[in-house]
Order: sequence, then structure tokens, then C-alpha cells
Amino acid sequence: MAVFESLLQFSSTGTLLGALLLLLVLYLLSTGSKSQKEGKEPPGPKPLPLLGNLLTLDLTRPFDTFFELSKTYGNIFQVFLGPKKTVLLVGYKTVKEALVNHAEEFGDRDIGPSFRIMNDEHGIVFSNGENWKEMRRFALSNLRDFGMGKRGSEEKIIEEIQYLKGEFDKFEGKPFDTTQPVNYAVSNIISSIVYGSRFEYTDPQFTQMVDRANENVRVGGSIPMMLYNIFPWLGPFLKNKRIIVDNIVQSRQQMTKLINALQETLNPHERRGFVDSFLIQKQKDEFSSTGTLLGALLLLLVLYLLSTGSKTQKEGKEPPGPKPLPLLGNLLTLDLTRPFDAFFELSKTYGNIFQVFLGPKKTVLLVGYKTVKEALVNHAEEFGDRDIGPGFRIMNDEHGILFSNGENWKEMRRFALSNLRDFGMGKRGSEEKIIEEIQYLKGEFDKFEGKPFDTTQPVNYAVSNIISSIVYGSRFEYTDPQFTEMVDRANENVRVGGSISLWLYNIFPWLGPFLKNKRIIVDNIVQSRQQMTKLINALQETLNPHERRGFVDSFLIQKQKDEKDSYFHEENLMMSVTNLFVAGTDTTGTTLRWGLMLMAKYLHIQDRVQEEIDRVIGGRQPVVEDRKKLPYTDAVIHETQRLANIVPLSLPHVTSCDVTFNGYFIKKGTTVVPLLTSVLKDPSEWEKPNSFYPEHFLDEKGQFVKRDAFIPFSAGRRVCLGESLARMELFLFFTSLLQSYRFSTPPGVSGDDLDLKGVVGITLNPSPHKLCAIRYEQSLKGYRNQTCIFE
Ligand code: HEM
Repeated sequence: MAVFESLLQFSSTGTLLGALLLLLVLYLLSTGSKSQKEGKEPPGPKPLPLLGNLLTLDLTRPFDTFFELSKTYGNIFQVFLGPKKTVLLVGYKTVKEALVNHAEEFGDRDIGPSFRIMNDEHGIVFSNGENWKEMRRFALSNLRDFGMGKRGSEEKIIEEIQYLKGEFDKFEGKPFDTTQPVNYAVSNIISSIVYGSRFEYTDPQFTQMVDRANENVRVGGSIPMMLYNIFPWLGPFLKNKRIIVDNIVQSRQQMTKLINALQETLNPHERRGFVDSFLIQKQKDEFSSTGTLLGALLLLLVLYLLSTGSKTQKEGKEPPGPKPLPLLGNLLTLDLTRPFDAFFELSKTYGNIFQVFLGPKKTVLLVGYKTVKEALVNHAEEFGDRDIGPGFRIMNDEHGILFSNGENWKEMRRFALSNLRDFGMGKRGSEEKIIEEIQYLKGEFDKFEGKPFDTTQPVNYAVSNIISSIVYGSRFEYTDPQFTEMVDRANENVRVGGSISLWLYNIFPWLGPFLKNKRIIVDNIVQSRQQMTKLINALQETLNPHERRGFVDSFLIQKQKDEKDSYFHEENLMMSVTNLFVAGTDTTGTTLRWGLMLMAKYLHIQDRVQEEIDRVIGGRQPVVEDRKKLPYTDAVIHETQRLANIVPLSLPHVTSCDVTFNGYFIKKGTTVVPLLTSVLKDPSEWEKPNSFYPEHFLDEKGQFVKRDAFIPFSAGRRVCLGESLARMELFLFFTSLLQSYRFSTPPGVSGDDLDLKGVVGITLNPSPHKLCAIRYEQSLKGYRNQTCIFE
């Protein structure tokens, strides 16, 4: 019944009672009609659909419950924890027979969602296969070296007992809770084997680590965590899951400090404990000491030179590419500070389809308009899956739209598209929202009174409010820290997500604990989820099925209707909202900022835009309909998107099956990068690929012309879901701002100082800069000569 009570916490009582009644009917029907497949599967109590045996199991003491059940079903029986079948082994003979005589078959660890958040399938307790074998063997042999089960640890234990007695003595015979002193003493034994020294019981670094570990062990066995294992979408609502995640984040920080300190004082000839042994082994194995690395590089170079002479490239089979080194692949020769430029450069040698090895990971590059279009559009199915590497996995966990695949992706994308359209995406509804938001943004610009300022935050907040009002049903104030922090964190994750350390993390995920950037991303996610949960809970509480305020409402209503439907669960809601929020903010904000910067850089082009707007629109608010009458402005916006090239690598795809493409064989599961840079700057498509040249989109009569190779939103199955919204936003924001302001560089900064290279993240941002936005009054002539206001 405890489960029943816990379930009540998560659902509205009415819906739950209805669902239970339905399940009861299903149960009664099924009891009469079907026979149990005894003799094949182990026997066990009859499960209800979806809930399995949860309603009849007392999960407060599951071990007693299972033991009790064995009296009815024997020594091997099965229960259903929700939809998850679990076989119980009961009694000495059965347990020994399975674990010892069938050691191989029963020897793997089941790593459910709650253990996964703690461990990520590394280490010893929650890993399997070769990783587990290697880690267990290494731990056993090293723990023995440091005295486990031998004289060495005997001495440590005897020493620690004296400290523990000291603690007990402090109570002078008065009553006390033995938990902390006993835990600290016991923990010091393993700590001195692992770290090489014991800790004082007054050292908060140590006591917090012990207390947190104990809390996680306790909370990890609680009913909410069992439910989380069964229904992981409950995660965002479970306080206990948050406690565990917070404890992990904090303990990892402290462990990292301890390990770093050991690393700094490491002496390979004097190992102090298990960590030292591991670090030394790591150095040996992974070339991290400079000497070894240089030696290894030399060896690799020799191997490389030898192999270049002897083996022939399998051209015509796999795509060509630079010769990879073992383990490191082509990493040493690739400039990951601007990977898209490095790949584009390589295509000059290897052609439009080539492969590189990022570490051991093969990645196929698609280069130029024809190849990218051929793959993404004509072979949409084969090239349409998303590659979800470790870096994206921490952000998304394969739910939502951006980083999911298969039926989950299809359902979420379809639902998002149709609902975003219902809330006005690409239509009149969002036009009104955008025009309203522009007034707020102008208010922000005006506050600077013509003095130089960084456009990042106001532009991002304004743009984010458009997708926010579609998703949540309302805009936020620019002074609301709840909102601004969410936007700032999303942008930080997009920036940090494209850093070299995240590339390395994608290639060698074991680097994770040492990477500050990974920690930044995880912390941002944890905090943003808490804020999103609050926002969604507030919407849930005031939900009216007859008046949907935004995408979240639609999702919640669908979730209520379709409780059985596995796709409309909490995790998909959180991830879809995150995807729309992040993808809908950073991209459009960044493009708009490029646009304003380019106007300040190329004043003669700004002149022409403003002349056209003055002539065609005058002082009234620009609307979408005006686009047709503003060919030059439209061309400038398109050219901004082309040259700014803000998603230069698109997002990684993966082949969904083996595919032979343009004569090359690409295996199922190969990472594929459609190099959008190479399309937007394809020299065979654009007259001046590297210049800002709005004429790319104009015919000789000055009329706007579409260009096939203009695909900043990518193409095919995964084409940007927000394209129509983004295009509308860019047009309205850009024309309205250019109508009202003259943009120029700050005093002392020339247009030439504004660089076009940008800052690399997942998206390509303008380099840090400030602009002056000087109000342009229609009545004033000669606005072109107005310059920045001096402070
Ligand atoms: C100038 C603005 C934008 C640009 C340049 C842009 C570009 C892109 C690109 C290149 C992709 C990856 C396509 C691929 O995998 O091949 C993408 C995906 C996506 N974009 Fe955008 N985007 C923009 C604005 C938006 C907006 C406003 C939204 C919000 C509604 C949005 C939502 C998404 C989503 C949900 C996906 C994932 C699609 C999927 O995996 O099925 N984007 N975008």
C-alpha cells in the first residue's frame, strides 16, 4: 500500500482512481481467460498491465515481501515491478546454484536508472563487460598491495581503533548516537587504502563525503527511488533523486580536489594508495606524462610513415581520409579550435566525402551543397538519425526532439510541430508576439542613450521571450532572475558545448571527471531543470483543458488523456521544452547580433537598408507582409545568415543502416557531419563565398532571388523545426531595429576592428564587441552622419 500512497502523490486523484478501476477490470478479465505459462517462465503473482505487481507488493521492506512470496511461488519466481520483470532467487541452494554454478549467466550487473545517475557504467559496482573485469582485477590486486586482508591493513585498523575509542571516551559514558564516529572510523580504513592517508574526524571535507555517501545509500533504497527505477520519467518530481544528484555533484568536486592534490605530488616510485596506482597506470597507458607522450608520438610517427608506404587506402570502399594513428586517430593533425574550417580545408585534399578519426571514432564528412543535399534529402532515411555522443547525452538523455531517435523522436517532433503551429509559429499569432516584444527590446536599447553596449543579453532575452511565450504561454520580464538565469545558462551551455574539452569528452568520456567544462554543463542543467520544474508545476496547477496557454499545456493535456502512451511522460516534456528553449534562443539571438554587427561594420550597406525601409515603410511598424517589398533588406538578412554560418557543423547525424553513398560504403552507426559551412561558402555556388555580399540574393533588377544552397537550417528529416518562426523573427526584429536605430562602432573602434571569425561553441557567435544604437528620428535628415555618443 505504500506504493499506492506514493503513486497518489504524483497524480490527480480523479485520473488515478479512474485508471485503477480500468486496471482492475483488465485484471479480472485476464485472470479468467489466460493460463500462466508455468514450466517455461518462473511462476509468480499475476501482473496488472503497466503497474505489474506494484499494488500488492510492500516496497517498504521489499526483501521481507519477496521472502514471503516465495512461500507461495517457490524458490525461483518472478514479479513485475511496473512493466519490468524481475526474477527472485530464494534460499541457499538456489542462490548458490545460480551465482556459483551458473556464474557466467547470472554474473552481470543490472544497472537501472537510479544506479545510472550515480555511476554512468564506470567503476566496479555498476559496470559490466571488459570495463568491469579490468577495474575489478586492478582494484583487487592493488587493494591487496596496500594490505587488504593482510598485515598492512591490520595495522591501519588497530591505529584507527585508538581514534574511535577517543571519540567514544568524549561522551564519558553518556548516551550518544554511534553512527558518525563508527562511520568515520570505518571509512578511514578504506580511505587510507584508497587515498594513502586517514582523515581527521573534524575535517569537513571528509565528514561531508562520508555523510553524503551514507545518505545516498539510504535514499537510494527508498520507495521513490524504486519507483524512479520503474518509471524514470518521474525523476523531475522526486526530491530523493535531486538529493542524490546534488550529493554526487558535490562529492565529485571534493574527490576531484583530493585526486588533483595526489596527482600534483605523485611519485611513481612511492605509491601511497590506490589512487596513486591508478594515476600511474593511467600515465603508462594513456600517454599523459610528457616523456611517455613524446616517446609514444615518435613511435606513432614511425608507424605512420611505415604504414603510408606499405598499405593502400581502400578507396572505392570506405571514404578516403587522412591516415589515422592508433587510438588518437587524426586528433594530432586536426585543429579543433575551428573544426569546421579544418574539415573544409581537408576536403580540398580528400574530396566531398571523406572520413577522419576523432580518437578511435570514425566520422564521415559531407562537403558542399550537392553532397549534403544528396545525403540529407535524397537519402533522408539513411542519414536522418541523430548521433548522440556523451556530450549531448549529459544534456538530454535521449528524450525530447533534438537528441532522440526512432519512434520517440517522431512522436515528439510531430507533436511539437503541430502544437507550435497551433500557437502561431510562422503565422499571425507569433507576428503579434514578436511585434510586442520588439517594443520591450527598444526600451532596453534606449536605456543606453546611444552609448556603447553589449547587445548579447537584451537581444537574447527578447528572442527567448518569443519561444517562451509559445512554450509557457507568457513572456517574462528582463528583470526576472528566474528567466534571465535560464537564458544565460542555456547560452553558456551552447558555448561550452562546442569547446575543445567537450570534443575530447565526446571522444574519451573517461576524461569527464577532470573537465571543468563538463561540470559547468552538468551544474547548469541541474539548476535549469529545477527552475523549469517550478514553471511547469505552476502551469499544471492552473491547467484548464479548454484553454491551452502554450505547448506545455498541450503536452500536459495529452499526458492526462494518454496516461498509457509511453511517449507523453515527464522526461519527454522536460527535454522537449529544453530543446525548444535552447534551440529557439541561442540561434536566433546570435544571428540577429551578427546582423547588427555587420551593419555597424558595413555602413554603406546599412545606408541602403535604411533607405529602403524609409522609402517603403516610413515610420509605421513593419509587418511580415512587407518582406516582398523590401528585397534589399531581405537579401541582407539572408546574406547575414549565410556568412554568419552560425551552425557550421550542423548537429551530428548517424547512419541508421549500412549505406553505399556515391560509391563509398558507410557502415551503420557511423557519425556523419553535414558540413553546413561548406554549403554556405561553397565556391561553386556563391560568387563571393567569404565576403558580405547581399547581391548573392538579388537579380540584376534588384529583385530578391532564392538560392538553393542557402540551407542554414540544414535539410531533410532533421531540418530545423523552428525555421519558419526564426525567419519571421529575424525579419521583424531586424527591420524594426534598423528602422529605429543607426548602429555604429564605439568611438575609437573602426568597422575593420569587428572581426568575422567569431567565437566557437555549438553555434558560432560574434566575437565580444559593443555597439552604439542611436535613435533615428524620421524627421531628421542626415542620420548617416550621426556617430556614437561619447560618455
Ligand atoms: C536562425 C535561427 C536558427 C538556425 C540557424 C537553426 C538551425 C538549426 C540546425 C542547423 C539544426 C540541425 C539540423 C540537422 O540536424 O541537420 C536545427 C535543429 C533544430 N532546431 Fe533550429 N535553428 C534556428 C532556430 C530555431 C528555433 C527558433 C527553434 C524553435 C522552435 C528551433 C528548433 C530546432 C529543433 C527542435 C531542432 C531539432 C530538429 C530535429 O532533430 O528533429 N530552431 N536548427
